[in-house]
Amino acid sequence: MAAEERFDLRWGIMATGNIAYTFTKDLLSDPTTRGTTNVHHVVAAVASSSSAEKTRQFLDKLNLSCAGYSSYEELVADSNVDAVYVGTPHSHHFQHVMLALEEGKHVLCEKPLTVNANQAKILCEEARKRKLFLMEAVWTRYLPLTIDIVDKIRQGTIGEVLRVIADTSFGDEVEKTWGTEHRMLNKDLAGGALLDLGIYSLTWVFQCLYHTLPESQRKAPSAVAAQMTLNYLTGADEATSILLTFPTTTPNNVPEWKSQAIAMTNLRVSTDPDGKNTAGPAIRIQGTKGEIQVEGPSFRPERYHIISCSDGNAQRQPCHVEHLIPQGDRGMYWEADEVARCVKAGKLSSDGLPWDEMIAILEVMDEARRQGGLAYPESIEGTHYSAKQ
Ligand SMILES: NC(=O)C1=CN([C@@H]2O[C@H](COP(=O)(O)OP(=O)(O)OC[C@H]3O[C@@H](n4cnc5c(N)ncnc54)[C@H](OP(=O)(O)O)[C@@H]3O)[C@@H](O)[C@H]2O)C=CC1
Ligand SMILES: O=C1OC[C@@H](O)[C@H](O)[C@H]1O
Repeated sequence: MAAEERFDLRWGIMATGNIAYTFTKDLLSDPTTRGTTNVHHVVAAVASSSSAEKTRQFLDKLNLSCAGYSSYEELVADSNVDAVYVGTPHSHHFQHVMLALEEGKHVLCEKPLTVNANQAKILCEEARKRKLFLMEAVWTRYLPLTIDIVDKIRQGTIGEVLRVIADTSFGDEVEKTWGTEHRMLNKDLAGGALLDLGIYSLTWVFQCLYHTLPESQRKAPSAVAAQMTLNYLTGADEATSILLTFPTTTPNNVPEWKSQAIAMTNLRVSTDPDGKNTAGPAIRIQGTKGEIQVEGPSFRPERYHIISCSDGNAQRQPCHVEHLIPQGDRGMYWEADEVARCVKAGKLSSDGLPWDEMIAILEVMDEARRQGGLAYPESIEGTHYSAKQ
């Protein structure tokens, strides 16, 4: 059989901040070292909106000699760019993704895709209309370990999943670590623990109770109850807990069961205070035949255990996934590989995170913010696109 032809995706990097650097560094890693042979990544251009000097420093740090711009407009106009990676603050995702789509570029945008579900719906519609690929960069979904867990749930390894508990909490001295200006708690950048970290807890909840079902059976939660603690200085949430109920379709059509979930995030207490997982798993996926326990951090887990229960006996088995993330890499190339494969195949969305699921998660976050009293400025929440922002 002839080998599949390699596809090169040419990336434009929008922003030169912390995660744009990490993502680009991962892009430059040789795909064959992780067993990826059918796609390859080319960094074609980088742009900073603030200065040409920042772009130059970014390129120098990564030893890159591609095009460098001092505006996002120039980046999206570059005909050598196929796909744009958006690494700007939450507040600007709607505007920046639209800018790229309008110029005919495929887009991978950092999480959350937008501040609210309405903005996301508009972007998806735009991508659909223009036949462009669009994906929220929830990289966790594309890690081999995550895919392995989702497969195990689908195979029924722990039976019917009836409860998921997921935590993504940092345990920081908030005033010192984040202050009031950093994007983590700055309302003008749509900061807050929920949009920044809670999205990972919700990702696990949805992966287990929604994504694992056949498409026709996926249903949004029937109940959402949330509590938020708003930071006394900025008003963004520093802690959020959400209880969710999902309708569950049982295999034998017995009257409908319900699954419950708790998604948590907290900046002042930690999922893993000693960094050794002594406090227990970040994620517990509890089924009728056993439980999967995932060690944190939830966004980049490296180990999990399966506890199988039968006839009153429980067995704990550690699970190891080959690959995983070579030393020094972050592991963001798995999501980049997915983008390249999808673009190659002419797909508009990734099966790993279909648009309807992404929107359902954003709707839960909208509802949690409504209940918790967290609204961002209208200029950020709005759906008016202005090319100049
Ligand atoms: N997947 C993951 O693991 C992570 C994801 N993230 C996500 O990435 C995004 C960016 O986070 P991060 O890189 O940490 O943030 P940074 O503040 O480090 O970088 C953001 C960059 O966005 C650009 N930018 C454009 N407009 C603005 C503006 N008005 N204010 C500030 N910056 C602006 C700037 O780049 P320039 O001046 O070059 O234009 C800036 O450097 C967020 O969506 C966050 O949730 C963050 C951390 C980890
Ligand atoms: O997305 C994220 O994942 C990793 C965290 O360190 C970071 O703060 C967050 O934005």
